[in-house]
Amino acid sequence: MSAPLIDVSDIRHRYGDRTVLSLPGWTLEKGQHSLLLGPSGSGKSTLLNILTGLITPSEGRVMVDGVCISTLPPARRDQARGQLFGIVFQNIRLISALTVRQNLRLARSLAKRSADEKLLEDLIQGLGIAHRADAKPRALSQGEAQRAAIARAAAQNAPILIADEPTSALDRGNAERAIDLLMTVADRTGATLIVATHDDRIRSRFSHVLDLGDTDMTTDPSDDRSSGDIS
Ligand SMILES: Nc1ncnc2c1ncn2[C@@H]1O[C@H](COP(=O)(O)OP(=O)(O)OP(=O)(O)O)[C@@H](O)[C@H]1O
Repeated sequence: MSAPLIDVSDIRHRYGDRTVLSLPGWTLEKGQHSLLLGPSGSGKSTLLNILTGLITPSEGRVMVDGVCISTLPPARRDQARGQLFGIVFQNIRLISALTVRQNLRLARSLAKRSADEKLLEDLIQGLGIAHRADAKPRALSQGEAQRAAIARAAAQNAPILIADEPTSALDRGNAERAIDLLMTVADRTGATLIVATHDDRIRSRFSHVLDLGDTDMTTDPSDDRSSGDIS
């Protein structure tokens, strides 16, 4: 059997003497979809930042596609992040001076992928934003901007697609649609999908859930209670 795409072992993260994340183990296979669930402050962003190499865990190891990202030199780490992860940010972050299509092209080129107008067109069509492809972000509705952000992350063709709180501002119907889109796009590119959220409404959509809310954090770093309920 091949190694998991993501392999987290025994990580803890502390800010000062306060442990905010303690996770004995978490693995994700290629193409698997996972929900990272937990209330505000439970450590979701901390875990995503560790996964993507933006912060180094106080203890433990994270392997992504066979690479221990936190031990790479900074320039290699940035490059690995761009190639391994497509990220849909909560606050969308499209570049306002560029059209939707230009945003997708730029994301692809920053991820060092060769130009692929056909893939971009497929994503634009598939996400229902063809009529807005040449519009600037400020002219988009919230829903269109969100779909453009999903298209941009998918345009990178990264093996891992991360969405940070993609549904928190949406009603139930639109939340379901956003999850459908993310799953469809991830399946189309063969990507592993990680959705981080406090939105319990979408729990049933995922067979693999890492619940950071079942955690009782400790300020004692020597305490080795495990946390993170994987169902
Ligand atoms: N740079 C930092 N310095 C000190 N404490 C921090 C720092 N970043 C986060 N924390 C604390 O760590 C805990 C986990 O924060 P984190 O942002 O990972 O949670 P979260 O689950 O993503 O929350 P939210 O859903 O509100 O974004 C929180 O108590 C937070 O206040």
